[in-house]
Amino acid sequence: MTQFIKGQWVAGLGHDVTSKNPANNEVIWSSKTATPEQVNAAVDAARDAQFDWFMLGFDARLAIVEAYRTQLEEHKAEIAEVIAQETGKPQWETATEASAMIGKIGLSVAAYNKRTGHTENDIPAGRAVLRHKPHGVVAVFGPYNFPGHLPNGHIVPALLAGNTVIFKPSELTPKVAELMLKLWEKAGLPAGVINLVQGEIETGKALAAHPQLDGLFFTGSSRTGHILHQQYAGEPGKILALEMGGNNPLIVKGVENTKAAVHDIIQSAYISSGQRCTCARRLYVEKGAQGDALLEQLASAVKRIKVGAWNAQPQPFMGSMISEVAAKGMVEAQTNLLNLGGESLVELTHLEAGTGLVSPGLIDVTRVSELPDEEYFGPLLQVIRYSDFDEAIKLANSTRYGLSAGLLADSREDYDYFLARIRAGIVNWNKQITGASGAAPFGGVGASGNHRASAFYAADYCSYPVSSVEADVVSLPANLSPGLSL
Ligand SMILES: NC(=O)C1=CN([C@@H]2O[C@H](COP(=O)(O)OP(=O)(O)OC[C@H]3O[C@@H](n4cnc5c(N)ncnc54)[C@H](O)[C@@H]3O)[C@@H](O)[C@H]2O)C=CC1
Ligand SMILES: O=C(O)CCC(=O)N[C@@H](CCC(=O)O)C(=O)O
Repeated sequence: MTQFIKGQWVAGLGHDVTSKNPANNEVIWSSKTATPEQVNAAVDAARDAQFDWFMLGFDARLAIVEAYRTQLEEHKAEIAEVIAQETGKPQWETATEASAMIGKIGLSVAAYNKRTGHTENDIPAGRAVLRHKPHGVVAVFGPYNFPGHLPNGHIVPALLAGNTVIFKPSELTPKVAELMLKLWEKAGLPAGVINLVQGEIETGKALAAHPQLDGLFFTGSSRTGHILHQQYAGEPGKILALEMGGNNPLIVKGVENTKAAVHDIIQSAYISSGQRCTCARRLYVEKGAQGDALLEQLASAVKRIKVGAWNAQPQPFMGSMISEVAAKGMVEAQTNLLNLGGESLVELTHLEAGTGLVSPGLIDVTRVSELPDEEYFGPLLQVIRYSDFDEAIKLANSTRYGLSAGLLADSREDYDYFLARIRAGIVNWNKQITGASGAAPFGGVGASGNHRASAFYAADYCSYPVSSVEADVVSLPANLSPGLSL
């Protein structure tokens, strides 16, 4: 029983699917997908539950969301373990994902109150009131790289605002989704308030196309996000929030502490085996001896990064990629860049057939004249040597994406110059460009998003404002308008 519809666990009626531990290919979950009819049933259930959920009021909704937080706390170790098993990420890292899921509750409540909520102001003979109402029934689409934290980042604010949800997780991480729903069930969420439909693209398509949705909150690839954007063209009444990928630049300029710079570069490019939308993909290093020395230090550190299974002891820095297919895709991306004129500094290799284990790669693509503006979603960092800062910024901006960007430089002046010119939603200085805070908005421009930033600003797309001018009784104004007599 792997679909959760109207408060009941039911079997999928579609075709067989499995989820595998990508570090050893062991099947850890199997089921059948939800059919389009089951997707319809899930949307109907969400619609039936929505008004009552909204009318419960914020405090009652919050009590259930708080009960979910308690469940997350009590099952934190299990959540971290299931995420690690299903994604291949090491346990030290999935423990931080489980903590982020817990932290999301408090942050979402703060955001609800700050960004939406309820305000009143006195006006002559009455008051102006601002309230927010939920959109209604919304679909949440999740990616595989943060299968708990990122869907949670849409679901929690959506529920707090009074929406009901149909959750379609990544087909690569169904077991994490199932565990999340079991915890919501234990928290006492009324039937129909969240529904889970598991499956592949067909399930996603059936859900996204459902006419009864009031909104769709998506975190995933730019390719799928663009398809959804086209699909929602001509539907101004529906809210579409797209959190997509990036081809993120990191520039190094005039850094004294090169060891610290190497650390920030590694944390930016290789954490989660490069499977974060915020990961640095392109590294800009000044031409000359200083740049050569930095690259030498970086290459040496990259070669020493430990890669291993999610539960290996001692823990590796990088776990497995999500699948063997993803690992092979990275080898292919590297071959493509080499064929275009790239020069390998550290070769990315597929470590073990049948698994997603790859070693990190570093490639100098300075001589590639037509560098593909692609997000290679894995641990392969492209190096580009530059002559002056303006050139570096111009190259950094030459992407259709605009999610994250960073500068490692000891001069504040350089940072101000960079900040004014770089085009991205997350811009960091002397800090890694991954690991964004949930207390800040999170989103990108260009092909990275549609100006519906998530994290702290998720509250914004979970409700719409209702402005009212109100008085307790009907009364005549002190002065009638000219030309009126009653
Ligand atoms: N900006 C952000 O906040 C983040 C963006 N990402 C991006 O997500 C990507 C990795 O995640 P994936 O799971 O591979 O993304 P994906 O786009 O392949 O899948 C995301 C979801 O969409 C569904 N889907 C795929 N095609 C569909 C279609 N035609 N119609 C309806 N649904 C469809 C999938 O089944 C899945 O549930 C990377 O590109 C990464 O940069 C990941 C995390 C955060
Ligand atoms: O949503 C939040 O609370 C903050 C955003 C966040 O956690 N970003 C992470 C993951 C992004 C990704 O999936 O690739 C990050 O910046 O590393």
